[in-house]
Parts: sequence; C-alpha cells; structure tokens
Amino acid sequence: MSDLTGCGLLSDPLRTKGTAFTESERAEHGLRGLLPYAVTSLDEQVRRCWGQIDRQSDDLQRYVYLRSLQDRNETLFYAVLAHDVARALPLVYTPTVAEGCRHFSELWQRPRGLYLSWPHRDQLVEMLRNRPRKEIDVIVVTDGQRILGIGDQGVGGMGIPVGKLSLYTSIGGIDPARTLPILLDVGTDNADLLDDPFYLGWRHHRISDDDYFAFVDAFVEAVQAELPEVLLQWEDFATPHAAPILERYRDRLLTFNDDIQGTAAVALGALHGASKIAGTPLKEQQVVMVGAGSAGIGVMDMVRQEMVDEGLSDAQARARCWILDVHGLLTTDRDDLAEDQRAFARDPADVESWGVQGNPQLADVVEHVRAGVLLGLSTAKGAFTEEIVRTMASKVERPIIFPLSNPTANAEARPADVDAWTEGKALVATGSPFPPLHRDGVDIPVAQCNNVYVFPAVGLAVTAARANRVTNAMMRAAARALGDASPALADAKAPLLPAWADVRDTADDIALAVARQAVTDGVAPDASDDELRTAIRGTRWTPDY
Ligand SMILES: O=C([O-])CC(=O)C(=O)O
Ligand SMILES: [Mg+2]
Repeated sequence: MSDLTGCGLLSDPLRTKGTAFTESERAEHGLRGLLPYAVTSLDEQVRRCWGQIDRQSDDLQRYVYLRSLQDRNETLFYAVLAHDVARALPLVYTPTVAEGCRHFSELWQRPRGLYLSWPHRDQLVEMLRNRPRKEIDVIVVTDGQRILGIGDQGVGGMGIPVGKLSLYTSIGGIDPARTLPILLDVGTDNADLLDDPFYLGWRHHRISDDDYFAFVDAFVEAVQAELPEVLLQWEDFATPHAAPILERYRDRLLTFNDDIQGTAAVALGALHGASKIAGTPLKEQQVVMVGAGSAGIGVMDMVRQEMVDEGLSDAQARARCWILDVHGLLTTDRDDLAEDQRAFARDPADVESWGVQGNPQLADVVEHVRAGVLLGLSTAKGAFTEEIVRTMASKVERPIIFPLSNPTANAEARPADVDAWTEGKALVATGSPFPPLHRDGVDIPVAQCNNVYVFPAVGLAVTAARANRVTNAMMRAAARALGDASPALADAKAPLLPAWADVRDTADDIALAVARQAVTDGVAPDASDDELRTAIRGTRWTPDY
C-alpha cells in the first residue's frame, strides 16, 4: 500500500479499491466516513459495473463509461474486462474505439498519457520526464493520421494508444502502471476537426514531411535517452510514413509497427492453421495477393520469409507469390511500382504463354496458376467474384480465401458467399467482423485477423525475456504459435483463430515462442524454456486488490 491517505488514496486509480477497502484499511488510511458503510468484494464490484454497462444507451456510451472507470479504478476496470472479454473487447477496442476517436474532443474528461505537440518540439525531453510514472515497459504511439479505417483524427487518435494498451494489460498482462500512450500532435488535415470549436489538438494543418521526420527523430532520441529499454509500438501512421519510420528505427531500438507487422503475423498465423488443414505446406502453395499497399506487401513478405524458413530459396519463394494492384499483376516491365512492390514484380516471360493482352488480371491469374491461397488487402469490395472463387475451388481441394480488407463494407467477398460457392470447402478468415457461417445447422464463427492476437503477446515476450529488438523471425514465431492454436485443427467446424475468450491463454503460448526466438536471434539474454516460462508468469499482472 502507498503512503497516500484519505481522498488522495481514493482518487488514485492505481491504488484505490473504492468500496472494497476493508474496515481495517479504512481505519489505517484515513478513509473512515469517506465511503458508505458496506464493504464489497471485487467480484461484487465487477457485477455492479456490468449492470451499469448494460444500462448505457449504446456502445459509445458503454465506451465512455469504461474509459471513465479506467481513470477511476484500474484494477476494477481490468477485472471487468476479464469477466467477459468477448463482450468487453468490442467496447474498449475495435469497432467502438473508432467512435471514441471521432468524438474525442467532445467526450473529453480526464488526461491520460502524453500529448507531444509540434509547437513544443523543443521541450520533448521535459514532456517525457513529466510522464505520470517513471518505469515504463510499453509505449504505443500514434500521430492520428490513419486511424483504423476512418482516416485523420488528429489529437482524437489518442483513443487508439489508450485502447491498445488496455489490451496489452488485459491480454498480455503488462502492468498498467508500466504502460504509456503517446500522441504526436503534428496537426490535422481533417477539415471538420479544424473547424470544430471543441477541437483539443493543435489547430493547424499537418506539417511538411521534412519537419515531420525531424520531429519523429527528436521524439525517438528523447525516448532512447529517457527509457532506453522500452518497447515502442507505432500505430496507425499513414502509409507514406509507416514503413519509412519502421525501417529507420527497427535496428536501433526495441520497436515494431503493429499495422504492418502485427497484422501480417496474424494473417500468417491464420494461414498456418489453414495450410495444415488443407494438408499443403505454405512452400507448396501458389499465393495470390490482391492489394499492393504497405499492408499487402507486408503480409506477402512475411509469407515469402516463411517459405524460405520452410526450405525454399528466395527465388523459389518469390516464384510462388503473385501480387496484383488496381492495374493488374505487378510485372517488371511496369514503371509505376515502388521499391517494395518491385521486389515482388513478375518477369513478363512468366506469363507470356497465357496469351493475355495487357496486364493479367485476377481472373487470368487464377485461370493459369493453381492458386491455393487468395488474400485480399485491396479495399476493392467484391473483387473475389463467384467465377474467381469457383475457378480456384475447381483446382484445389481446400482453397484458402482471406478477404482481409477493412471495414466490413470493403471486404473482397462475404464469407457466406465464399462458403456457398465452394460447398463449404474454402478455409476463410477476414479482416473485419462478419456474422457466423451456418453449416449443417451449426453456427461457425468467422476468424477475424486482428492484430490483437499478436501485439499483447509480443509485449509480454519482450518484457519477460528482456529483449532489445523485435526481429522478423520473432513475428513469424508469433504467427506459427498462433497457427498452432487454431481451433480448426481439432474440429473442422471451428474457426481458424481462437475465440476472443481464449485469446489471453493463447498469448502465453505465443509469448513463449516469441521469447524463445528472441534468445535464438541473440536479442535477449540466454534463457531456457523453463526460465522463459517462469519469467512470463512472473511478468503477468492480474487485476486483484
Ligand atoms: O485496431 C485494430 O482493430 C486493427 C488495427 O490496428 C487497425 O485497423 O489499424
Ligand atoms: Mg492500427
């Protein structure tokens, strides 16, 4: 217990127990008279809170309620989440958190985390030193420019680091006192926000790229000086900034980009489970990706690395990868490709025999390539047509089809359609939530490839193993461990990824795999599996008084 007493103790969210303070604690800490007579248990408090959640009029109100509970009593907040993860997750995280970001300034109640604004760029170290608590294991930082699928939210983007860190704690077991959400406020190009009288951010257009990268550099330098061992997670940065930032810092500090690497690891994890069920290892699959943005390339690059891990040469692996953008197949004779796209471009000679005029399109690729895996990160709604899906299903026994684009309305196909067109043979996972499939009178949930399956476990792993880098192999280890946890391996009617209710247990297995890989890669001190298991258990914080 702390040296705080009376109202100070009651209003410290990390230390208060509210009505659960016992008689003797009330006497000892000057709380007598400050609370009603009854002493309640944590369990009773949790049930009371769920009653209050039920009484709210809609999910945004439930989000607001939970956020204010978090600011009032963190132990109780996390006990409430643990009581019903499946119900709580969509309220504190995707999709409701999107509304929380959109209405951030109107809904403002209390500060949390750090707001580092461009006009204060000369005081970055001072601001970091003002952090509420000194010892930090995980920072999640955003600049609010590409929030989920809802674009530039300026300072409202802070909802995302807050939400992600709630999951670092509830799923990954990171002590909430050792987490720090950060918002880099470099302006906003969202006209509605610039006009909003309540807008709480720096009311200014986003700064130039030169100023921006210099600011990010100064921020990283300040973090390295103040918190040299912290895990720094980049979240919801716009595509032109996300990959360059990751490349610039990944070899210099303990860092990763959740949208690029986390999402790719989850897609690869689902692919792992699916390949096992299909009975064809990834290295024997032809993999087609529709979408050549940083997310699509990120997933394909992880697939390529995995094929190499499975024994292929780099060239053999690339020969199994087919990426298409709006213009069709990426080929080396195109002059509109970025460097990371060019690395996957096919030699026109590979497709000459198809006799296609112009760039081959998706229908041509599935016609001429025995594609076992079709992935979509294109936001091209309906791109996986009935004809394309049926062609695939005519060539392989168990086609693996993942329409991963967000939000739901942008998906390349609806799981129910893919299921019907393939007579239930397709192995399906999506990016956004979809209703369950109905098969033989049974409801089968559709696996949703959200990075929440991986980032909390990565945080737990690097904290427990004291890793100093996040390597690509660690992210692939996370994917494999997630794939091994696929419920569909044991039950053909089960989804490809674990249920939300089981995601906390899965995180322990993923964390062990990631920690082991960190040791193998020489980025964490040597430790046996038993030692790593003990460290993971010891790192886990659980909500209890
Ligand atoms: O937050 C989520 O649900 C997934 C994610 O990172 C994003 O869409 O940017
Ligand atoms: Mg994100």
